[in-house]
Amino acid sequence: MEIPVVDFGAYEVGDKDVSDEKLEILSRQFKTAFTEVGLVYLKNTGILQEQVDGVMSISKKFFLQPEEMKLPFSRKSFTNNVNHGWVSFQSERLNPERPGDLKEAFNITSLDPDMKWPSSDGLTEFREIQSAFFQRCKDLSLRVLHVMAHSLGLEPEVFLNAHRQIGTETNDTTLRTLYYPPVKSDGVKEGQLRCGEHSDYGSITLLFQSPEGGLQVRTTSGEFISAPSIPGTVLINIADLMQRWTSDVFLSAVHRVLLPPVGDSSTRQSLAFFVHPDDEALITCFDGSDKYPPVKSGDYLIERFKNSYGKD
Ligand SMILES: O=C(O)CCC(=O)C(=O)O
Ligand SMILES: [Fe+2]
Repeated sequence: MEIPVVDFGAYEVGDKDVSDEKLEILSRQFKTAFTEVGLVYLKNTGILQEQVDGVMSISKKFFLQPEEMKLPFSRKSFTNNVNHGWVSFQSERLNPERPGDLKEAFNITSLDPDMKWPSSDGLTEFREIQSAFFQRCKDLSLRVLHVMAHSLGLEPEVFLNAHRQIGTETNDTTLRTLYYPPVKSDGVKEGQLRCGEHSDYGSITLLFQSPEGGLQVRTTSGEFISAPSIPGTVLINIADLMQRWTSDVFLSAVHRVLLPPVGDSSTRQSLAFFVHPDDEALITCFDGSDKYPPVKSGDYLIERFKNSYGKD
């Protein structure tokens, strides 16, 4: 099984709309990808590789600072937003059965102008670069959600209506920039990975990876296949709330990031845009089956965070 690559040029980020004919083609391609494997690589999205490189470059400057420069931005220190901010090395376990993930991250959940942003030497553009990238990802996500609704024979607005508040305090959509430092094999605990097995929590995730590799995805037959970085593309995956919403028609695949080969001291970076419905959106199985009870998006997310960060 392979993850398909789909050309999204007909509906790329920018101001043009998609023709009925192209929407039909994209819908068929999405349906196959999301029902069979749960992921698709999109090329020609309108998000350029140089924009991705720019976000990774300024993010790396943040991560390479001494710890005391990062601590003031810690996740949980922003009173108006529980998820925003810096997640320190090994403090998250995406698979709670394994030791902490060998990564650090910065979550951008709030674009509120009053938020405190990193702005020391070399980081004066941090806020502007991250915020602009957030907006591009938001634009692409809404286009993807439109095609997804069409591919299920639903009204185009069905998913969009539940994603009206992305980028505000009443929606948890997050741009997460991740940094995986070099791995020293004598410092690795048994079973520890760069990122443990998990599926994402929200509706869809957009993922951009640096070239080093390591990401694997579990297929329906239970084997892990690699999901390498393909320059110029974005990898889209279905997340758990969308699987639930579609009564398991679209699949939310388990994935992980392996350690690099022994002796390979390279770093790795990725950018994940976790799309969530608005906190108050009630997610009910689209086919009326009630296979899963209706749940509010915000409540569902709070439950899921308890498992990956401990019960704090
Ligand atoms: O770094 C990656 O490629 C994947 C990260 C990931 O799956 C996540 O943060 O949910
Ligand atoms: Fe993930």
